[in-house]
Amino acid sequence: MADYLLAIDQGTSSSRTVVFDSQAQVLSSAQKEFRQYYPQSGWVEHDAEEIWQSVREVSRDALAGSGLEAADIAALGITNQRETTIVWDRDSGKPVYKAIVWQDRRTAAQCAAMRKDGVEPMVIEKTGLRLDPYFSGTKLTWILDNVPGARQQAEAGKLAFGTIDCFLLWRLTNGRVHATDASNASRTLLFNIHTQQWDADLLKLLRIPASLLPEVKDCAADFGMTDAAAFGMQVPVRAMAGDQQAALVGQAGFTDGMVKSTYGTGCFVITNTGDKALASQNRLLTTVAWRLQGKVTYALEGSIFVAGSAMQWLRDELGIIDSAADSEAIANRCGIVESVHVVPAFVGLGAPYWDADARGAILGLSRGITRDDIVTATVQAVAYQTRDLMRAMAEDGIDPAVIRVDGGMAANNWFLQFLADVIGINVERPQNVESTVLGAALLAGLSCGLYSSLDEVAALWKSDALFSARMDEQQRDQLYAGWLDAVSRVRTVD
Ligand SMILES: Nc1ncnc2c1ncn2[C@@H]1O[C@H](COP(=O)(O)OP(=O)(O)O)[C@@H](O)[C@H]1O
Ligand SMILES: O=P(O)(O)OC[C@H](O)CO
Repeated sequence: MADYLLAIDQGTSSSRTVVFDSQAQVLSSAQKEFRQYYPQSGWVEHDAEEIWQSVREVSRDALAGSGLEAADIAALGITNQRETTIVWDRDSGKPVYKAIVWQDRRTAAQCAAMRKDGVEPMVIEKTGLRLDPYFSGTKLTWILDNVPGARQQAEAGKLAFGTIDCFLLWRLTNGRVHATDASNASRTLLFNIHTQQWDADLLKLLRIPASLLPEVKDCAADFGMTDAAAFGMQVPVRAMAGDQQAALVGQAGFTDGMVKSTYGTGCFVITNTGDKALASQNRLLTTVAWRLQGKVTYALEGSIFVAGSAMQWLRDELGIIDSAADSEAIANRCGIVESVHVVPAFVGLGAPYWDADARGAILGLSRGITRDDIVTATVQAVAYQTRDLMRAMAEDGIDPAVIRVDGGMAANNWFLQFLADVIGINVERPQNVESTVLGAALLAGLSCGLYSSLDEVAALWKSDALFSARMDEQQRDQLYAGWLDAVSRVRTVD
């Protein structure tokens, strides 16, 4: 019997595919980075064709590495960087423009103008999101308004819109299925999280023809078979979820109040709020954690745009470390840095500030400041930003005893200890820090009947290390006050 699971994680920096056995153990995996395009300040694009090629390549490599045949795969799950927007031609399958990445700020002025018009409360109420360039809606409007002929073609029903999950599914099924799932739909600014429908008022506000939109399914559902010629293998697609929601599944965050924080390109703290769509008083997002058998579980989310990518900046742009992992040894020998603060607002600030025009800064430089101080201060900034989110969550009544962490940067022990100290909450890392791709596999396993319940899935979660909060409160508050002062210097709005 086929009882292996294949999961694709199409992330911001890389695509990876992993083959799991039914005990959630990794049999093989393959990963490939792809190019980031920065055509203007604050703009970030991907080439959807490069993404598709990378997904095909890593999927083939992962399957070959496992020694299995496609027939051994019970189900495929897809998880993805969210919000990133693609519009393609329904006949040729070709994108009409590059993928506009979630980090892209090009629609900041449009969002500001709409806020001025007073429509934001309606948008927040329906979507749980904010009027920020982060989400897909204004990116889609931008493509329709700026790509020659796109709006007319869209109105004639010739184009399709999708986030990365949806575009991949289209390609995997050779254009047979145009569908997304409720967790990805909930990040578009077009989807009403209460009615679970595309919302006519939002489509009108953003001038988006409904014919562009995909069908919205549960996260564990039948998404069709992959096309052997297009993908190189024929397997059933049985799950789709946004990467941060998939990470909550991978972390077995199935109970109301459980919190996970993922440190990949960005950092995303998500709290399970059960069947309540909790409205934040502190500019956090209300979002769909997952929809299973038609039942929605909601989450409260804090999103930070730059986390692990700050390590890449140290490596690639400043050239002061050789690899992201070097940051750990450097911070270890340097120790906590108090005088310098790095504010990595390269693409503005996300929650709870929502300041699209803010840009980064290094503050507190004196002649004695070294490379090690800058590297350590950059690592520390990711922890301070998490405290910003945890503070906002606490004011919304979320008060966890422990948060579960994952993602590439969760490999860094120094960071995790500093994180626990600065947020004053214990931090726990699972054995498999790739919770995102694991979550996609587990959803696929649930969907195809390999697992019969969330309890069965939760039993597969295993702890690796617990980092206890041990810094005294005075030092913690003093360090954080320095961070707040640094952030206040780059903010452009209150
Ligand atoms: N040991 C480490 N210390 C700090 N950051 C790290 C470490 N290892 C990886 N990273 C960072 O983690 C990120 C990759 O994590 P990943 O979860 O694969 O991201 P994504 O899913 O966004 O592509 C990179 O930005 C990298 O800089
Ligand atoms: O690529 P990641 O893992 O940083 O995740 C990106 C998020 O989904 C953006 O909302």
